[in-house]
Amino acid sequence: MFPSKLEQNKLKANISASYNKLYGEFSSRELQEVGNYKLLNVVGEGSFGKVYLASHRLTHQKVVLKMGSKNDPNVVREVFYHRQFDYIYITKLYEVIVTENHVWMALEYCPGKELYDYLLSKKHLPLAECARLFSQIVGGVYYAHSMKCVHRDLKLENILLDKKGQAKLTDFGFTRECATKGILETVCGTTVYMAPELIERKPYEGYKTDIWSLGIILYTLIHGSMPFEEEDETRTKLKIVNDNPGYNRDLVDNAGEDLISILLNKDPNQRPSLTQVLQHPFLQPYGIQIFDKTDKILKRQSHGTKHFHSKLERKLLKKLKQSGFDTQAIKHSVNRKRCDSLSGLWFLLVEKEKRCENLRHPRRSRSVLSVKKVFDSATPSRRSTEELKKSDTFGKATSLKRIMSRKSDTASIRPPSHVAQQKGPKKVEPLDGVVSQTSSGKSSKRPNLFHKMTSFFKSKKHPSIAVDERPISPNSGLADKRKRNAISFESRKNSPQRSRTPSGNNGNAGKGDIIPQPPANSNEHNGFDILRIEEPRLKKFKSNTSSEMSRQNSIGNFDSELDHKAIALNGQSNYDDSTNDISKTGPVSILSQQSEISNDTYNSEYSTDGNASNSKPASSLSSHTTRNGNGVVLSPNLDSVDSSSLHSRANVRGSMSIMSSASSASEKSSRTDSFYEISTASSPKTMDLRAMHTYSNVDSTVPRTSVGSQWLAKRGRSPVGRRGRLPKRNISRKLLNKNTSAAQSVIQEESSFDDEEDNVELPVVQVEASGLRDPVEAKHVLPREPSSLPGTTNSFPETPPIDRRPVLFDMARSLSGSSGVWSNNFLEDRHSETAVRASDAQDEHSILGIADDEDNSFED
Ligand SMILES: Nc1ncnc2c1ncn2[C@@H]1O[C@H](COP(=O)(O)OP(=O)(O)OP(=O)(O)O)[C@@H](O)[C@H]1O
Repeated sequence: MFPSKLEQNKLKANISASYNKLYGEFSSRELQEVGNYKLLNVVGEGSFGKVYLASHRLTHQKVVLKMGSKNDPNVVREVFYHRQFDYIYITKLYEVIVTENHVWMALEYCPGKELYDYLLSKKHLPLAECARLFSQIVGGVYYAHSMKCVHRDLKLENILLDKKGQAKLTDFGFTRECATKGILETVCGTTVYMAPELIERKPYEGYKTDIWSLGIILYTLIHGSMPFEEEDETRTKLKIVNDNPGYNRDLVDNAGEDLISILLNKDPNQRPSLTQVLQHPFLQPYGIQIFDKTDKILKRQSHGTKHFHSKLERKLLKKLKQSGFDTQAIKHSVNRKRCDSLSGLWFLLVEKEKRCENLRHPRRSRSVLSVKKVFDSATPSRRSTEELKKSDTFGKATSLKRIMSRKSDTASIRPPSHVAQQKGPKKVEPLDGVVSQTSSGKSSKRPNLFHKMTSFFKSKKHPSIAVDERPISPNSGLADKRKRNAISFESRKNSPQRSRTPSGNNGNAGKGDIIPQPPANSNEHNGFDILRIEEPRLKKFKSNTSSEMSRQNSIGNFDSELDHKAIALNGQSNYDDSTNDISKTGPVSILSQQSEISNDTYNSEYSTDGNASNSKPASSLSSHTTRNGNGVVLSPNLDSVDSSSLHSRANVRGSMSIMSSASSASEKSSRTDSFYEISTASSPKTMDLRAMHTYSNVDSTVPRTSVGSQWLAKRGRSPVGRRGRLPKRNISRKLLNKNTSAAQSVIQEESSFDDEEDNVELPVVQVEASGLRDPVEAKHVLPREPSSLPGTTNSFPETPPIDRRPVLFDMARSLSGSSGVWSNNFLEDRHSETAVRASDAQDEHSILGIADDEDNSFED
């Protein structure tokens, strides 16, 4: 029967509503989904675009989606290297989605954000926490170095904190491999983290510059300020080259100072290897643990026993098979590091399974933790006694006998005696962030279980001690984010150091302070803190542009002629300086437009063909008069720090990465490399930049972002963004006939192996097993010769003399077919090594005692 008029109208309305809804979705400017991911909210902003928190539709796992331009070689570089890494202290890249214009990276979500922000909120970190976090950072770098990759932009902003508070290395946009080239020329990184040899525009060993940056990071974590940092960038550079850092003896102990000083050795050859760093007393016990675990992981990965071997993974694979999934395809994707939807699904499923497993079978350590948590909350400052009485958990889990019989976490990771012997504020309590401030402003151990219990019972007796209501002024909620970041908890009685507050009035509330109202009966031990807002000491470096690098050229070499040339050429180019808009021309045109600038400024400095250098020698640095102007960063506020000490005048600032146009011909030639393949929506050809553009052999000096510093300014993300530095990032592929490194690990060149049978498992990393030491032995032998270990190429102190004759490097390179040559030779090497290895693999596997169900991850 034909529907009535009313029904017809209803139907019409329904159809048009759903049509409009669909149309609305299509035409919506707001992205809601990318691939299998549902966008939830923005968690950050990268140089190119927003960074989203997203949820995987099938597994409901949270990831971060970072967008990049498809035309940006840096993005290709980042993906290419990042996907090779599978390590606990490096953010995991699950999947890469290529759309028409963009590349989306699905990354492990690190809710702790950047280490920079964390440090900012803490002012400076207790030594124990520094040791823990720094060991993890070094672990990440050690892993990358063992894979023959250098990061080249290590800084606080590129270290994220995951939900467990573990440090994770990220942002591999400047990374390059060093398997084919030991000595690099391209100046890249962030000025304040740059090694002197980079500042001086000397050819440099990538590993060693990373080690320097680690020294800067450690110094900054401990001091809350940077070792070499001035208002003027030129002065900063002068300091880096000429000065030694100053140490605040209230904050750093002997071991810490020793480690910083060897990391920040001006002579790159005198810097320690990462093996030595991890074994340094300051980092114990974390360093050794991480070293051992990392070596295990590297060995396992080198044998291709990385995936599908654990019990959990096998079970999961079986389930997927039963559900009709093509498990062969999944295996293929994962083993080839394709970073496509299949491998993304796999990794996220594995993570989900692991989490479920942990929930089903909590480890013993977890129960200890939960007991600890109860007692944490039993401390008066956290929960009221009434709440605790009601707490079921407390009633069930904390019989005195049981608790006292448990070994506390603290005991299990007691610092070495040398650390324990330190006096006062240098005492180390190696639990995560557990060093509290006493009323004297000094770090002190957080109370152990016994103390917590005592204070709990005390608080029952004298409930007035419970200071649940921290005296925060009513306007504290209105404090803007900057100030909130700068909130520091200070003890009631300020220490001499802490009394140097911005107001400098020794306890009187200064401008911006929240007026403290300590309870009358508070005492030193009840954990009462005064919430104080100060002018932040830490400052993010505002954008430092690559054009500035060009204009400033090498430190001490402000050649006005070059400067003018660069500016003139900038004027010629289509690049609109005033608007920072390069979108009209795109990176390719910029590249070609900028070629002369590059040649004039950087390339001649140390090009591999031996051109005369434009740069003045390093020795001129000390006598050079500095110049204001380009790259000037506003002076940080220097309140709350001791003006007499060198270090306290410096402040951490957000830092902008730079890649100079100083590429040598060899690095430039790498633009023609064609080994990138991202197997997702786009064909490899789409990603093959050579197919899209013919790059000139030059680097750009296009500014990446505008200059101008503000307190807590986020790194500049001008419209230029990454694209500004886009043309500056090049990589070199070059075959070295001899490999001086003890470790033989190299990055997998996927294109070289793509045609092989699925079941032929070539190791992703090849690590010379003989070079690896017995992990047990490691615990007893300190320090150890590093040269035989992975990641210790040319390592201190047995660094083989570096052949700096540039012409040799050129000889091995074919500009047109470099990647082919590289791949072929490399392939041969690999085949021969694989053959030898195959016979040893089984033995080594059993020697290592790698359990089948062991996974790669580990917890500290
Ligand atoms: N895995 C992650 N988990 C949580 N937040 C993240 C993650 N990755 C990035 N972010 C957030 O996004 C911001 C920008 O990311 P990121 O620095 O990697 O972008 P970028 O384009 O590389 O920027 P830049 O080139 O300036 O370093 C970070 O500051 C951080 O807050």
